[in-house]
Amino acid sequence: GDCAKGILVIQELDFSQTRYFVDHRRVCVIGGHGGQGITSFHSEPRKEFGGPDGGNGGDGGHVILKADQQIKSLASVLPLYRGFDGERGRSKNCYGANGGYTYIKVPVGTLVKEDGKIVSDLTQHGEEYVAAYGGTGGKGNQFFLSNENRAPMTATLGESGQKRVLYLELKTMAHAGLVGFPNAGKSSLLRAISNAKPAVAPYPFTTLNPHVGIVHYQDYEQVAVADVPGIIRGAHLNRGLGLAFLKHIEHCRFLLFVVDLSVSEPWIQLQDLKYELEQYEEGLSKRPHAVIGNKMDLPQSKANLLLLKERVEQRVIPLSALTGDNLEELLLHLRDMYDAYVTTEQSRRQNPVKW
Ligand SMILES: Nc1nc2c(ncn2[C@@H]2O[C@H](COP(=O)(O)OP(=O)(O)OP(=O)(O)O)[C@@H](O)[C@H]2O)c(=O)[nH]1
Ligand SMILES: [Mg+2]
Repeated sequence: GDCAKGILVIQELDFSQTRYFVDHRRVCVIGGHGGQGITSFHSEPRKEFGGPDGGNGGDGGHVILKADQQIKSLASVLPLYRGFDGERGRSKNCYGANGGYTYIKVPVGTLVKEDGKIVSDLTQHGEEYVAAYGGTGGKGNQFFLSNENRAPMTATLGESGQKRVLYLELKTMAHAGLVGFPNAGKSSLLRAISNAKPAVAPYPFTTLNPHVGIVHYQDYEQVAVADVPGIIRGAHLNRGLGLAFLKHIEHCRFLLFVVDLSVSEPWIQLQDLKYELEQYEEGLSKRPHAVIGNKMDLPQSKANLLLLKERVEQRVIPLSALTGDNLEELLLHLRDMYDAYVTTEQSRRQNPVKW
């Protein structure tokens, strides 16, 4: 019931490395170098000549991407990973140890791309993708022993590891995305409903990076809401902060359009926002969404709200991020949208994204 949906506590995610959410990264991965094989001959006291006993080098370690539910953003991924080298072989037919694997933990839902093509899609907790294979170890001279050659001097070097440049992209950045023009009050709203503390200021483009805040409900469900930088007319042509942010929006499961009701003809804002989304990706403006009429505390807003309601089909939630008025309605509706998302995913036999 509604009681269970009451809002308990609210907190901001702590991304230890950065204050903001990172949903794409370029990463260079190099597998470990194979260890070198060696040339050596068996020696024992009083025995002048023994057979070849130079061992093989160990294989270089792989660099492996691993999906981990605990990881929520790509912020902790470094630009370069080099795998562990294999050890060189030793005498007495001792093989060098293989290099251990290097794991890069990434969030569930990470797409891996190379030259613009998708090479992997890590959708399950624990799923792995070998990003760079380690090089094979070299052969020691015992390997070259044959009837023709009883005393081979040859040993080979290890191979170098695979080297690749990959682009990681997070498919889901949050459940809900706040979409609106600069100054509409998106960051103020995120501050009001979560403990996230994105900067708020009376000028456009205050927010330059997305922030994610978590809304906790009493039954322990958590809904992640992203504050995306403002978009403007022509964003799909890369104006303003442009395309990068339309991409963030693409990665949200449902949208909250934030309209500034103190501005005349607020429905134009809504039309423009939907137009930009649609130009960027067909169907994006039709994702499940709600319309939020913000700044209800300002004098012109009441009249504008009535006009807006006449002109849009979907429900409009009037509120004030500043005074906190009517946030409850938004939070309950947010939960309804989240529940609908979970049900849809389950009916498609998909795992809904949990925070
Ligand atoms: N009166 C009033 N002012 C508000 C309300 N919400 C936000 N503001 C003010 O509007 C201005 C912009 O708010 P922000 O939250 O920074 O807006 P934003 O949409 O995040 O802006 P960008 O990050 O630039 O896209 C600030 O001066 C806020 O104090 C509200 O409900 N009422
Ligand atoms: Mg902002």
